[in-house]
Amino acid sequence: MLRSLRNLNRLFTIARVLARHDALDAVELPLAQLAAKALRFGRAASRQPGRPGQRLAAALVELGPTFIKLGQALSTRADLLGDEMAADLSELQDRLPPFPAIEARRIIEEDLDAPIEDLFQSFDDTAVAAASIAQVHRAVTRDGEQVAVKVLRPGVEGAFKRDIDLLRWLAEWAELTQPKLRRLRLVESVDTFEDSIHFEMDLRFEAAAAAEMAENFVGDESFRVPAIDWTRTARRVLTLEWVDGIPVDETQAMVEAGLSLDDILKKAAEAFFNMVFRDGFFHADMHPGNLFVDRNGNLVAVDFGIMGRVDLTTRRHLGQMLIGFLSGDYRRAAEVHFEAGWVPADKNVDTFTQACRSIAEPIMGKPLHEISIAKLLGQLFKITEQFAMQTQPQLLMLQKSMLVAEGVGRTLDSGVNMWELARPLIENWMIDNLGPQARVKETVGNAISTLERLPRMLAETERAYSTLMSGGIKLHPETVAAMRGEGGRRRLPNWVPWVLTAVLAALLLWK
Ligand SMILES: Nc1ncnc2c1ncn2[C@@H]1O[C@H](COP(=O)(O)OP(=O)(O)OP(=O)(O)O)[C@@H](O)[C@H]1O
Repeated sequence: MLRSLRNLNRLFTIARVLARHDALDAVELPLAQLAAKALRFGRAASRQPGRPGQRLAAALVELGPTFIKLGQALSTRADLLGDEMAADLSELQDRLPPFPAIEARRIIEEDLDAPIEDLFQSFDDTAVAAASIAQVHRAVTRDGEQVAVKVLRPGVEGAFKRDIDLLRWLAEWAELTQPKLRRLRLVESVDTFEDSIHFEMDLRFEAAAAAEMAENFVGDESFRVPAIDWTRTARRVLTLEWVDGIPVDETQAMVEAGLSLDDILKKAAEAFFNMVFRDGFFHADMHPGNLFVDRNGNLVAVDFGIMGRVDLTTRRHLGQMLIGFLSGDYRRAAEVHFEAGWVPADKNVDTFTQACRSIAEPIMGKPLHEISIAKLLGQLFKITEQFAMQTQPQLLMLQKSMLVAEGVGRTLDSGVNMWELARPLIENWMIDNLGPQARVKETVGNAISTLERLPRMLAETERAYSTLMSGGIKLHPETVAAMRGEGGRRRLPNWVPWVLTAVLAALLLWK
């Protein structure tokens, strides 16, 4: 009850802010439309300038950190919001006025348990940058090292907890009252969103991500991660080596420094595809403000708050799918979706092949430098929705990161195709990971791990058997309906009930 009242109160504030920015219309939910009308009632209809997405972005900034992050997360969902709104939200700048340096100093002293003078020789009170979750100060340590000190925004954790509770409450309510929204798995999406922000709120996680990425690139001079100062790092404070570089979009400055843009571009493409395919661990926020070029023309990345992971199986599927698209083998590109289980098996592979061709031909038919793999993936995710493809948050994140990486590539050379640059890398990776040798290695590995798991599997069978014997298993009504082929769920093949019955009978007789 208290929760409902608190959330209703916050909802009212949110509705007012959205209405002030004329952004309620952008939220395509019946309740929002109703609120829009109610709040406009009695006021002269005054229209704010800009597109609905731009007005929504302005409202989200006013609503604070959680909503800025929510807007950024939603910007990957063109499948839900449409291209224009998603593009407008992706412009959402994560910039806020800095909080006072005295607060930053207090947090540092509390978390590192030492007076600031003992930690740093000098500490610049003017923040280098301030965003919704943290701000960065420049400092020099007692040992004379130039460092960047990232400090969590005061009060951000409490505000986040309150807003997440509201979002979950809304998601539960929407799923309960709007069955057609269930496919979107709103509550689960709120959980995923909470997890990702949760990581961002503990700067030790960011430090760990930076260290992991540094390890992945050991021995590769072309891409570097600043060193972490773990002694000056805690939950709300992250200290890392200061990067003296040129932001990657300042092409004029790079040329003046005698650096080759072609070289930098090649390094950027290689680094990105190595992250995705070789390591399955990628920087998901590599905008030009977070990517520098040092005096030797090597790349240095900062900000490891948002990272993406793709497991080996997904990477293999992704690679096969891309090769399918790039070689015009749409049947293969379509089949991969079924093999990966992204599209349910009861969908028609021919129709899906046709759908793949319909989105790929207009993109792949363009001049090489205009081909965008990120756009292709974006279109693909939109179309797969019609084939009941389950949303894959990691793939959406990857698609957005690819879009940013391609943007960086085009800033360096408007005539480039990042894919062509990285293609040899991906093809080699595919040969290493999908060739006959890799298959043998994998099969042997699987066999060994099955053997290792055998005792546990037997124990589980035993447990399942005794549960059955004590009458402990009851089928959920939805499962029964699905087995009967009701409710639009996937129909199980006819032989399944017979096999199940036979197995049960065998177990009973065996006893
Ligand atoms: N080690 C560093 N050396 C030099 N500049 C840095 C360093 N770390 C961060 N910065 C600067 O501070 C800015 C903000 O840092 P960071 O991106 O880590 O914070 P953030 O709060 O996640 O911001 P955003 O989400 O907008 O990227 C960076 O874009 C960069 O310009």
